[in-house]
Amino acid sequence: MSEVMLRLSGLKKTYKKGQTGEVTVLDGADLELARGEMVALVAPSGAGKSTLLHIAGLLDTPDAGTVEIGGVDMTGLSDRRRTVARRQDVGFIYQFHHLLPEFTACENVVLPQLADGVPRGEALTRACDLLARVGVGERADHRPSAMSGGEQQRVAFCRALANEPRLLLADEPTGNLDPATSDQVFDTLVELVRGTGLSALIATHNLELAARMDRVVRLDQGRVVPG
Ligand SMILES: Nc1ncnc2c1ncn2[C@@H]1O[C@H](COP(=O)(O)OP(=O)(O)OP(=O)(O)O)[C@@H](O)[C@H]1O
Repeated sequence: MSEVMLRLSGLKKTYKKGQTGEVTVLDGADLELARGEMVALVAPSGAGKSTLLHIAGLLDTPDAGTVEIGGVDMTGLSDRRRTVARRQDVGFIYQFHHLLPEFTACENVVLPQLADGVPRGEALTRACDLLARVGVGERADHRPSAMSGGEQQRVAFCRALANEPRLLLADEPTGNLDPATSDQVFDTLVELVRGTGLSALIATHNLELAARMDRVVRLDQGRVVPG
């Protein structure tokens, strides 16, 4: 049997709405991702994709249920250990790049590695290699504001992969780009993930892009169901 890289079991999450109301977004959500598997998460706006990704990426905690990454239950970890696990095991990509504006593309990819204790020379080599792989090697010394939206997002992919995570989570990773650029940048993401053997869960509204994944799942009334 293939190794399970991410296992979400019985996740529940309810938010308060206003003074008295509440909205249940996840209601017993289960999902398993095998090593190297790429899965698309498709659901209408407001169905809870971001909530599921944030919980899987240890950015938020569920009201009930567990998150296992690489066979380790992350649910009961202290804040400090969760932060370390998040930095080492999970790469997260948002719809908007969220690069640090005052740093160059290269520095944006180097910084998370330094935070993880990687020596500067090694971090630089890895950053250059990643940037070249996604086709922005020539732009390494530019700040994000001097790059196109597609280039910025490619740099964000490199930053997410900088610490060699085991799991990649992406929330509408090309949702901010025009359709032609979105296609190209999505191709780059797929190549990058396939080349590293990562497991990836990618939320997208785009059914054509979703069809390129190994599997599609949907969120339906707080549960994960086949797409
Ligand atoms: N911190 C919060 N407090 C209260 N309600 C929240 C909070 N975060 C999300 N919600 C609500 O939970 C529901 C699911 O939100 P979520 O962002 O997970 O959906 P989504 O599927 O990612 O939507 P989109 O595609 O528009 O980003 C929405 O109704 C949202 O208003």
